Amino acid sequence: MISRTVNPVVTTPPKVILLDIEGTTTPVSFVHKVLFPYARAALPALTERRAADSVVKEALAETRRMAPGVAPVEQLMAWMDADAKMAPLKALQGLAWAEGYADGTLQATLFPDVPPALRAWHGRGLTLAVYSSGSAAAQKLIYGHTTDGDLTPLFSAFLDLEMGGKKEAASYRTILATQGWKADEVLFVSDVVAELDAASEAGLLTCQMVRAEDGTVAGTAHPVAHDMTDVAALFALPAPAADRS
Ligand SMILES: CSCCC(=O)C(=O)COP(=O)(O)O
Ligand SMILES: [Mg+2]
Repeated sequence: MISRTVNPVVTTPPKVILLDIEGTTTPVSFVHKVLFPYARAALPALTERRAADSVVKEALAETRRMAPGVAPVEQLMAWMDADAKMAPLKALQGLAWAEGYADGTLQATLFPDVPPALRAWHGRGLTLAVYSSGSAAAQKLIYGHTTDGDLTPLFSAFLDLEMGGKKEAASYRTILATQGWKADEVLFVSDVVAELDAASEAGLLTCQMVRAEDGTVAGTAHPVAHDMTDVAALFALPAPAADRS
């Protein structure tokens, strides 16, 4: 284990920890090498087999509206190639992953420091929430099927692109308004600087997660953490190890 000294940036801890998923709580490789290829392989057959499903119908209709004149499945594949965070794609990926988790093909890998931190912070009365481009349904699947068991009861909210894009300050204002949170009591943790810039513009506290495994490049505008123990030290939160039983 690497020993580091991390200097606090606040003395009053935030009341809400809002967490990105990819690159923050799960390795980028899990999303890009496991989840995305699974969805890519499953989507053509799934959209035919479940054509009467309301989520499929709505997602295909929205895809047609967004890309008129292109076959929807072709458009979905193009969005996947570009890693475009488009709501209809995210809804369909969520359906595909639900099948994979249900039959045991998929299990979610979190960074090992994440479950103890979530448990410690939840146990000390902090509000935990997710904000990811993945659909809320897909977020619940990830946290419901981790190698550490079902962690969904630790979270109060699963927020997705219905709040708006993660690089827009307005999305964070919408989150504050819908959840009834005060901006300066919320800490947003993400690996993507543009997301943190937007959250900071809306008044949230921010922390960049820089994971060595993901090759994340540290920016200069936000406090940097390498794991959840660093986040705890920076923001005066309970140390994960102290609450481990
Ligand atoms: C929640 S499911 C997998 C994540 C995903 O689909 C994605 O696009 C990653 O988005 P994030 O906002 O968590 O970086
Ligand atoms: Mg991320």
